[in-house]
Parts: sequence; structure tokens; C-alpha cells
Amino acid sequence: MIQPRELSSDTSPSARHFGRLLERRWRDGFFLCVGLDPEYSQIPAFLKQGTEEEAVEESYYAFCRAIVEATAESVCAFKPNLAFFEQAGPPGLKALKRLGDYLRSRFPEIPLILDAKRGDIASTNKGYVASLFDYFGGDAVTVQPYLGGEALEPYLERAEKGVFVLCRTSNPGSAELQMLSAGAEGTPLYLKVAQLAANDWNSNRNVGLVAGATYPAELAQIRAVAPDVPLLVPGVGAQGGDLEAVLKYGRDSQGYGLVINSSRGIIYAGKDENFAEAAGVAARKLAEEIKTRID
Ligand SMILES: O=C(O)c1cc(=O)[nH]c(=O)n1[C@@H]1O[C@H](COP(=O)(O)O)[C@@H](O)[C@H]1O
Repeated sequence: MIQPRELSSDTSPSARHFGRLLERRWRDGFFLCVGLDPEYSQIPAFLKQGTEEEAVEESYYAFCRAIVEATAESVCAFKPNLAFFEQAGPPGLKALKRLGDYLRSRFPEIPLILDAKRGDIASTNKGYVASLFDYFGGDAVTVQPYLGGEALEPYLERAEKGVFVLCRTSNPGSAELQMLSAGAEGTPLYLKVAQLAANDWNSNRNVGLVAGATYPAELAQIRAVAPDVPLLVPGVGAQGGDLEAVLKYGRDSQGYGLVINSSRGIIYAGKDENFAEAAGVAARKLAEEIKTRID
């Protein structure tokens, strides 16, 4: 478990602490993370005004902002995936920056996880850190572990930020590398990653792991070797993951520890003028389902 500390009333970016924000949301009973993965073709037409460039920036921003407003009461975190913003070029990135600024000022109690799945040599990772934490204002990021803990140091040394390391991902082909034997005892690679990340890489107590809801048996194994790190669990909803098993096997030693993501299942719950209202209903329903099973 990320160590609880006194919450500060100062909400400036430098005063924010991912672990404390998340802990507070868990204690208030929130475990759902809404993934903000906007596709231009799926954004309702009435949000697309002006020239194409204006329409992209404004509609991305207005769409995500409306989803945030409709679902904030149900979530422990929001998780924009950068791919969806990057694919739109500068207007998409401007929208992401505005969204982060808006979230921090309007909902300062809710942490922002930037799903970027970054990872490079350490000197290059410094650039990603400057971008994701300092420019876009993320409270946490997703990173891949292939270059090792030394390379991840620029993220890890930011004790106030969360670093979610990909461990057992939700996609169908994830076993190809993640299930390879990584040691004399036949420990699979994903468990080796879990052990390293939760211990050797976690001197600032700011590491989390990504474990897909589509592989609940492995999620249970991860929890066994990493009893107290936050698990970011995508794969419920559109990917058909097993929510019940996630809640049964994924909680930490205090009964918290889960950041359960749903993106498409929430943001595209409705169409046209009613999209935000429908997203709010879908988020409330899923959050309630989680809460009922956790209590
Ligand atoms: O890191 C992630 O969030 C992630 C890891 C993983 O193993 N699987 C996975 O689906 N994700 C992300 O979680 C989101 C899932 O979206 P939905 O399937 O629409 O709920 C997408 O943004 C994915 O990129």
C-alpha cells in the first residue's frame, strides 16, 4: 500500500502526491478509473465546430471534459491514453493539455494517470518525464519494463508521482513474452517483473503494476508477490475481463489496491446529445457493482 500521509489543502501541481490522492479516493470507496480514449469519428457531430483544426481540438476537449464532469463522482482516477490524442496531431495534444489543467482546477482530488506506455534509455526518459509529468501534468504514468529498472530511474525518482509498470497485459498475444520462463525455477517473466518492480524499483513507494482483468489467475499470482502495490487493471467492459475475479484476487492487504479501468464501455455508452449522461449512468453502475462486491 502506498503510505497514507496527511492530505494538503494546497492543490498546485507541485503539491500533489499521487499516492495520497489515490489512497483518499479508495478510502472514500472509489476504485473505478475512466479511460479517456477519444476517437474523432466517434465524437458526436454537434461538438465539431469551426475549421477542421479547431473542430478537432475543441471536440476532443469538450467530449472528454463532459465525460469527466459526468463520471467524476464515481471514479478514483482518470486515464487518458496518449495514442488517441497524438493521432490527432497538435490539436489533440492541445486538448490533452487543456484537459489536464481543467481536471486539476475543477477536480483537484482526482489523480490523472497518463497512459503513455513509455520506456527508453534513462537520458531519453528524462524527456518523457518532462513532458508527461511537468508539461501535461500527469500524476502517474504507464511505462514498459523492457529496458530495466536503471532506465526507469527518471520516473521512479519522482516520489510524488505514480509509475505503473506493464506486467501482465490484457491483450490476446501478451503470453508470447510475458509467460516466458525467466529463471532456473521457471518463474514466468511477468512475475519476475512484478517482483523487481514491487521491491527493487520501489524505494520511493511509488510503483504500481498493470495487470489485465482478462488474466485473473496471473493477477492473483501478481498480488501474491506484490501484496501492497496498486494494480491498474484494464480489460473489464469492452475486452470482457472478469470483474468478480479481479475483486476477489486483486485487492491489497488493506482491501484496497485496485484501479479498475474501463474506457469504451463508459465513454461510448451513449451517442449524440446524450453521450455524457449515458457515460455517467454507465460509470455509476460499474462503480456501484464494484463497491457492492468490495463491501
Ligand atoms: O496500460 C493500460 O491501461 C492498458 C494495459 C493493458 O494491458 N491493456 C489495456 O487495454 N490497456 C489500456 O486500457 C484501455 C482499455 O480500454 P477499453 O478496452 O476500451 O476499456 C486502453 O487505453 C488500453 O490501451
